[in-house]
Amino acid sequence: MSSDISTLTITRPDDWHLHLRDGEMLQSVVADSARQFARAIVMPNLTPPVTTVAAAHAYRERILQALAANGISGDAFQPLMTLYLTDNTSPDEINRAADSDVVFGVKLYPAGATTNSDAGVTDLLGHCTKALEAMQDKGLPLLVHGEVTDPSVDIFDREAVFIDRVMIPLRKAFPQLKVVFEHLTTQQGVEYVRDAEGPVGATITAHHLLYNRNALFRGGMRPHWYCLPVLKREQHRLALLQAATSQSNRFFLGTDSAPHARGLKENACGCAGCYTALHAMELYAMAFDSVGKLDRLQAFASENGPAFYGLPQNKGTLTLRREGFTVPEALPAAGTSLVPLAAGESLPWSVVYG
Ligand SMILES: NC(=O)N[C@@H](CC(=O)O)C(=O)O
Ligand SMILES: [Zn+2]
Ligand SMILES: [Zn+2]
Repeated sequence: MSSDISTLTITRPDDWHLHLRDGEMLQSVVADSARQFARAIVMPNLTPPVTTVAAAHAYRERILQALAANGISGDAFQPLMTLYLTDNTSPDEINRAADSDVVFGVKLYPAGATTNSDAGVTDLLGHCTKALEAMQDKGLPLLVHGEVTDPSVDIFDREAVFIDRVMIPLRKAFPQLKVVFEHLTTQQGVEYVRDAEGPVGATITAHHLLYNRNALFRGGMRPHWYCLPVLKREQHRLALLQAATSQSNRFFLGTDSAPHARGLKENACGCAGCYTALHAMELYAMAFDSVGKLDRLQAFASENGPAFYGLPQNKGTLTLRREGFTVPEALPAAGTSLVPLAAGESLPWSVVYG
């Protein structure tokens, strides 16, 4: 179904869900995002997590330093910082965040749901109502890792169950709270976001648009396809692809690029997270082209996110060309290596770098 267009130029895109890490890994990965995106919402799940505006400021400075060390100016790539919500986040901290010009969202990690989430929230409506009220008042979005952590719930159902147990009660209590359902992975999630009343949006990763759960087991166990929320059945991939390429402005680009050193992925208990910052737009173009919807990429990648966050669109452009891009087998990173998603494969589109 793919079209015969051979080049595509869109407004410069943004990544509304990104893990940049810290220290040496930050130095190694930040240029990949800056090459393709003008801005990114930077996730706060460091160790220790970024729970205060002061910590967000300091982390932002380290990102700007890492950009400079990679020869990238502060104007070329803007990190949009987030706070990590805990049971103890005060409304004062939320107000400081909303009044700052560096924090653009507050991230909810249900305690234990994913990488570095041990300090996360144990009971959202029990412990966080004052903070949520302040966020609603100030228009500061809540960014949600939408999975329950109840070990009795099947891992493939944790997003759908989260909608009933957490999302619906949350939005009933705070109907004007801006909420981003991060890295959406299911048909139930798509239907919820599409139909909900009030200010709700969702990010979708390239890997959830391109792959279903078979990718985890193709010819053996493939740790580099393991992320959370885990890849789902084909029916869910198709629902996500339909949503991303639809006329709805509620769905926008968030890579969830999540670097883990090779040895932590290829491990008896491998970490969750796929590295896609290197070739994010190549992957998204491939997904949109697979259903003949390249004309919808601009809205998804460059318009819907800024509109949701109340930010202007970027001024520059990004051009993709129908020319094979071979994904490297590994990248040097943090004194070790990093294996990008789809390593060694050839993708049909490449970003043209000026
Ligand atoms: N997506 C992942 O599988 N991992 C992310 C955490 C997250 O976004 O849940 C990470 O920080 O490694
Ligand atoms: Zn997450
Ligand atoms: Zn993430």
